[in-house]
Amino acid sequence: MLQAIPFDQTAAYRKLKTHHKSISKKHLKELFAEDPNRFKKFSLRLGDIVVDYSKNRINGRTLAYLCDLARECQLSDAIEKMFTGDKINATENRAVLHVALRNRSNTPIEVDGKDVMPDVNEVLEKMKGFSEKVRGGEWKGFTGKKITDIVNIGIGGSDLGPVMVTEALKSYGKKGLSVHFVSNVDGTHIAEAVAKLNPETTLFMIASKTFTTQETMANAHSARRWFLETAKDSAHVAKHFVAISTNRTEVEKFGIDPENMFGFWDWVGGRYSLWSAIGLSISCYIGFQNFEQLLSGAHDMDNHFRSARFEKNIPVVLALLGIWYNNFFGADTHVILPYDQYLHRFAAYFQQGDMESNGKNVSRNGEAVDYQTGPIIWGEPGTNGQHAFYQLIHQGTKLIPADFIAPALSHNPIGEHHKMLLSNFFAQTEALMNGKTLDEVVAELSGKSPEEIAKIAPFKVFEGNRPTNSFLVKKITPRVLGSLIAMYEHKIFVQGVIWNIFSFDQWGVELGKQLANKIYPELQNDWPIESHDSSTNGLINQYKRWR
Ligand SMILES: O=P(O)(O)OC[C@H]1O[C@H](O)[C@@H](O)[C@@H](O)[C@@H]1O
Repeated sequence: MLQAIPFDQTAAYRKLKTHHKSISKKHLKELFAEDPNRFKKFSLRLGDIVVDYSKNRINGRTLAYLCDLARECQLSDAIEKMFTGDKINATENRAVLHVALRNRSNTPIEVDGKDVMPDVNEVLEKMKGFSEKVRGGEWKGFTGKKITDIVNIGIGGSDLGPVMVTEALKSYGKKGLSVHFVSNVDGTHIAEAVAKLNPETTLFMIASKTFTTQETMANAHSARRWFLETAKDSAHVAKHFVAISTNRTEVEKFGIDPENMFGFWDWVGGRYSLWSAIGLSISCYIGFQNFEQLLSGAHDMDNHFRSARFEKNIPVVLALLGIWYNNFFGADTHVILPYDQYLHRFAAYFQQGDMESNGKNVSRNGEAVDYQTGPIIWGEPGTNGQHAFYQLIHQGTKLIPADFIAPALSHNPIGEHHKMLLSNFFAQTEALMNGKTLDEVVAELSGKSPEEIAKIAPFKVFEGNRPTNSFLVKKITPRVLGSLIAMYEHKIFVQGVIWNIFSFDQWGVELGKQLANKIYPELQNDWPIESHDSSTNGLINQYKRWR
């Protein structure tokens, strides 16, 4: 179990409180004017990723105090514990080893005295063989045709990672092979997904760590029914259904041949599982070599995270900046803004990654925390967001720290598009920082009468001073993407350590599941219900009258 350090009782926290009083009065423009080396001082680089965090409301002292805070919270020790298989997911008594899944150096990592790497490598080999067969057309459907469509059925961590990555790396996708994702228990999702598919050439991947998740099992059964309407003989299921799970017994019960099961282990958290067999749809779509590149990119970030000193450690610095806004400036949310259409599910992916990990109000000691923990994560690709919600970021009353992500090179260099996109990327962080003063507004309005100027000017003033991080990458390659994902994963980990919460369980998901399981049988007949509160009864009874 990780050591419990009351984060808000550390010496560094007290120093930061005092320091915040003075620096929060400063405008970012002043900070830049004071220090011409700000970019050099406050930017980091790893491979093809440049992280510019200079447009944050910090100076050298802030960073030093924040790093002290990390030290006081024994972050180094926590990092080592994760990398060496300590059971840091204490409420489930599990190790947390997504880093082992991409441990390309293959150095042994032990859980309960057993090196996990041989098992990891064995599953990777199996994924490789399978991906090659599917891509090469060797894996045939029941009428001897090659696979043209893969449908991944899973939800949460068994869906969001593969969706996000296959979208992000679409330009690496195999022509003639499409991937589809079904997650929602709403029948519309599976109905729409299979509507245009041919059962003879469709392969279903049933992805579920537990293989008991209601949504996934319902969709899997419907998929099998749909398939058997054409195939008739259940012996054909073996050619069209594979399972990705830790639960062999349930996989067999469903009727999937264990030969067609890709395993993983309880030390892989759902929202950290795209690196495991859960990434099978990714590997089939972009090819195993590219999947390995994704793993390598993550491994690059893992090595950096484990070895770089805090001041130069990208995930650590990002985590500390998040804490700075969350706990000292009172920011409730954090927005992720990729200037890359392929990354359109990136923010959605980290909604689960971050909010399911750090949405906790009980400390590792079992006591209620009296400080803020995980932020609300949201975001959409630029420039769409600019024409939707940026107004509030620029001129609203809330402070919203923002991450801007953009590639220097586009996969689709059409005309002037990419230069236009990037000019928006560069302009927005500058505008958020500088804002627009009343003097500037008045100068812009020259020619108008003083009355007109006085009337309109207040609305055109931008305070600025809005903090941003910029991530400029060379190109969204599998390797770069792997590093970016791992970067956010470790940021979340660091924040959990400092907030002294358990980042790798998700008990909060359970209540809704339990209640839904209680109500489900009540919907089986038309009798009015009286067993709930008046609101829930009223809604259920109206539903029964209407259906
Ligand atoms: O892979 P499974 O077991 O189907 O779980 C799917 C999801 O279920 C719950 O919502 C949570 O536990 C998530 O973390 C998980 O990703």
